[in-house]
Amino acid sequence: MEKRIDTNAEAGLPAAPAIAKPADHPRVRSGRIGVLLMNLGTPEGTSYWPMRAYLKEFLSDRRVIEEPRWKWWPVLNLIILSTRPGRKGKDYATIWNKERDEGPLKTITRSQTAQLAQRLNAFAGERIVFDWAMRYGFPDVKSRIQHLQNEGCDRILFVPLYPQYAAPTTATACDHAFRALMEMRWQPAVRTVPAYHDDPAYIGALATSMRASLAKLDFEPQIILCSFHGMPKENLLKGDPYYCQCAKTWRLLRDALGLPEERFRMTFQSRFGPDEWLQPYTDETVKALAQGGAKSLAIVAPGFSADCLETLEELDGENREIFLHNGGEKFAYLPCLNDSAEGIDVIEALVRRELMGWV
Ligand SMILES: C=CC1=C(C)c2cc3[nH]c(cc4nc(cc5[nH]c(cc1n2)c(C)c5CCC(=O)O)C(CCC(=O)O)=C4C)c(C)c3C=C
Ligand SMILES: [Fe+2]
Ligand SMILES: [Fe+2]
Repeated sequence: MEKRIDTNAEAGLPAAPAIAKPADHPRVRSGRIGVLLMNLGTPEGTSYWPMRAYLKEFLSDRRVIEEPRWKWWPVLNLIILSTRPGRKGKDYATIWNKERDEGPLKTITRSQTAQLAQRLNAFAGERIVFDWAMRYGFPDVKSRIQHLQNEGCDRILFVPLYPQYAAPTTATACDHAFRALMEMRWQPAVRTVPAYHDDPAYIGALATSMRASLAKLDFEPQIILCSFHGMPKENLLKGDPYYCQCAKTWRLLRDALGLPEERFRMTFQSRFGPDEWLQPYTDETVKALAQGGAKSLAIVAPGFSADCLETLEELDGENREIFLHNGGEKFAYLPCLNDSAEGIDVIEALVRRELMGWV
């Protein structure tokens, strides 16, 4: 057998100089995994300036508004940002969590994170660090990624809480996280959780939650609308899979609940601007149903992982009023999965699956 040479001396080479770490070398922690839940974001307050800052950041995002800058800049800065902050601030005030002085999206995302951490602590203990961030506003993605790295996370799982993929939501959340990584000397390894629009855990949780909400009503709705946040039709034509994923969620949920198409209908809400958005529109459908003689209606919004302005104010507020003012008699809004046990079951299933190989 050949003799192994282990040292420079044995090889007849001069000793290598000792490499000393400088005394001020930053302390580096590693070996942990970060799980970062991400949602859209919400203003810091309901008055003009915080509303304006939030809307400006949101509506300046090229993933949200794809118009060329030279065309969009004057519309946004001279028209939209002079009137919308005041109007939308009043809407936010109707759903504001006054105890914590924040929008419900923040309260719910914080609670989802805490409950997820509690469930998974037994599985991975101190090894996983859980945190949450918002794409627009605070807590911002960059500072939470930095926090996770300071905590010793050299791997991070990004969890955009959008069941259906859309460039204006999922992609911009990931873009933003990647932009933060671009500035880091020592980047963590990263993974992103894919859309879960047809995940059996998600469909099952929605069906269970809807059955429980319906059982609490003192009436059986003639029709249930399955309302998703809208998007310009142009985005669909350019290849965004959002519409098709919404339609699949709707079909799977309809099958899980055993409802016929006439009783469980898909619609799209929150139209913005003059262009055509995905149809049929929720508000027009609600009005037509009431005027056509429907007396009872329920609305559910499976595309939102947490209740927010678009569900609490727009669906439960505006659309309730539209229905009741046009001849409808009974209206119910069925809540999102939020931080319910079923809601956390979904997030836990996604996170456990996507952490495979890391834990
Ligand atoms: C103007 C273009 C917009 C697109 C495209 C869009 C897509 C989109 N949005 C969500 C989820 C949410 N949107 C929310 C609020 C909201 N959305 C837009 C505009 C677009 N959204 C605006 C301007 C606002 C702010 C309120 C307003 O001024 O109308 C929210 C609620 C946030 C909260 O604080 O409660 C959510 C959630 C999805 C899923 C989506 C998909 C295509
Ligand atoms: Fe939106
Ligand atoms: Fe809206």
